[in-house]
Amino acid sequence: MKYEAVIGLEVHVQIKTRSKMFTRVAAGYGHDENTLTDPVVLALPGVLPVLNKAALDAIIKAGLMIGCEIPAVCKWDRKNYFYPDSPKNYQITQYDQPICIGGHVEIELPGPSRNVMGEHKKIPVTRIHLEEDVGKLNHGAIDSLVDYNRAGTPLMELVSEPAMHSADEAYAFLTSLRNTLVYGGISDCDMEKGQMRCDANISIRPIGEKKLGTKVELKNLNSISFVRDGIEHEIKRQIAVLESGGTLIQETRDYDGQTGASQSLRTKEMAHDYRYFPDPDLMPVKVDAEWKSRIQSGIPELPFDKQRRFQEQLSVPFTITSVLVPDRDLSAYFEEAAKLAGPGKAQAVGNWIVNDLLRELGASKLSLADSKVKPAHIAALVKLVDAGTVLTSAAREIFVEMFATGDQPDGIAERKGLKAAPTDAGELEQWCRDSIVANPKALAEFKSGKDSAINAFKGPIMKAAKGKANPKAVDETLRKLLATM
Ligand SMILES: Nc1ncnc2c1ncn2[C@@H]1O[C@H](COP(=O)(O)OP(=O)(O)OP(=O)(O)O)[C@@H](O)[C@H]1O
Ligand SMILES: [Mg+2]
Ligand SMILES: [Mg+2]
Repeated sequence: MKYEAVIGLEVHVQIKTRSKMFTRVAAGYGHDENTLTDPVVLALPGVLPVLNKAALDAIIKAGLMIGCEIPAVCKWDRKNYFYPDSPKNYQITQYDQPICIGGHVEIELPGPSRNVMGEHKKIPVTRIHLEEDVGKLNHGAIDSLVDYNRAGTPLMELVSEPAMHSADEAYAFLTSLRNTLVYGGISDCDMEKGQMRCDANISIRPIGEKKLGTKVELKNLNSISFVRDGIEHEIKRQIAVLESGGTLIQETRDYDGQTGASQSLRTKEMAHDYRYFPDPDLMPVKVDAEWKSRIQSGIPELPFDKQRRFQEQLSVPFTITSVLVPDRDLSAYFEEAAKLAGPGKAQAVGNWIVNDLLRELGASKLSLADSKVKPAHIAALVKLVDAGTVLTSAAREIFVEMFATGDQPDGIAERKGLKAAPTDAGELEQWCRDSIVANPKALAEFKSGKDSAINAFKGPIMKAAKGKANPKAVDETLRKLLATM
């Protein structure tokens, strides 16, 4: 039998705020254990939670970026469970009235090759709500120590519809969501630091079947690649169970990204009863039109919209946009350089950034902000090449020097003798004439309308000029002569 996989994701993302969700103590990563705590985080008797408005702003922003509806009122609930990572014995979350409903994440599937853009799809989102993160248990040989630094950090949970059908789609979903949230400044989404975490719900059903199959929830998928591997592994496991005549049970499984194996953590019968109820210490929150429009006005262009604009309006190919666009700062750098370079030069600018600038930054382990090469340098270099003042090969050398010194390209070209020699017009005309006469075939082709035949004359001219002739002057002189022949 042929099966179809059905996948829904639950994604937890830490919101980048200065303080925690319900108290003013700082939120942060990498501090000494239990230094980011206070009576509220530790749930000492008599404390009351106070909402962090910046966290609400961030979630509303995330929701508006992916087209969610923001209901007029959302409320807070207690999810009760007993575990040492939560000193209160409950987590404050949103149960039946979350802050965002609906929306979708646009995804891009892998193309037929790396140079070709793949299919785009919109994956529907069920909801986004806000809750507080829990502490962390550090397991030693004989005991476990608890660190409450993470406890109380604002955490968004985005739940997707069961609408993905392959591990690739889930991978694309997480990549796109991460790019979007980073663009919005909502989170850095660093999975290694636990800023983004994902549970994957997976079921299979015979192709054509409408009813959903029994779902298995995979936990502890701590990189986007592990999510993809884990889902692939789980789909195969489920098919094998059914093919061998077994039945699937609803359970939570733990996937080990290192070994590629999974094991059952708990089944449905053992599922927690969280006894949700409205938190009596927190009022529901009204989100009015003014609040929404204030957030709406600060929303950046989405990554895929930016990519389409670069491709369609600036004629920059996918191979370049796919490198630029995931990085908001790099995209802004590119746009500034393209603007300075003038119309029609965006592709050349993109090439310098994606090939030369990124190579030099990588080799020197510098960040874009540290680069001595600014957008104006790139634009100036593109103009020099375009005017024929320097040849492309010389421009590469200039770039490396520019990166090391931050000097302007024109000065470097001058200093290093890299400018195309100002050729004597009479001499150039003679070389052009010689080259045309030596290649009657190309001449005939050119005259019959094949414009590109002109290129056949250029090699010998450059050779005669020892590579230093101005390509623009060569082209112009050739055309002038050819017009008379
Ligand atoms: N049969 C199914 N096959 C695959 N995915 C499913 C199926 N049924 C539901 N899902 C997905 O499972 C997820 C359920 O997440 P949700 O947070 O609503 O509930 P939960 O996992 O029971 O709760 P908790 O937050 O406590 O883990 C959603 O992403 C949904 O799309
Ligand atoms: Mg959930
Ligand atoms: Mg779940």
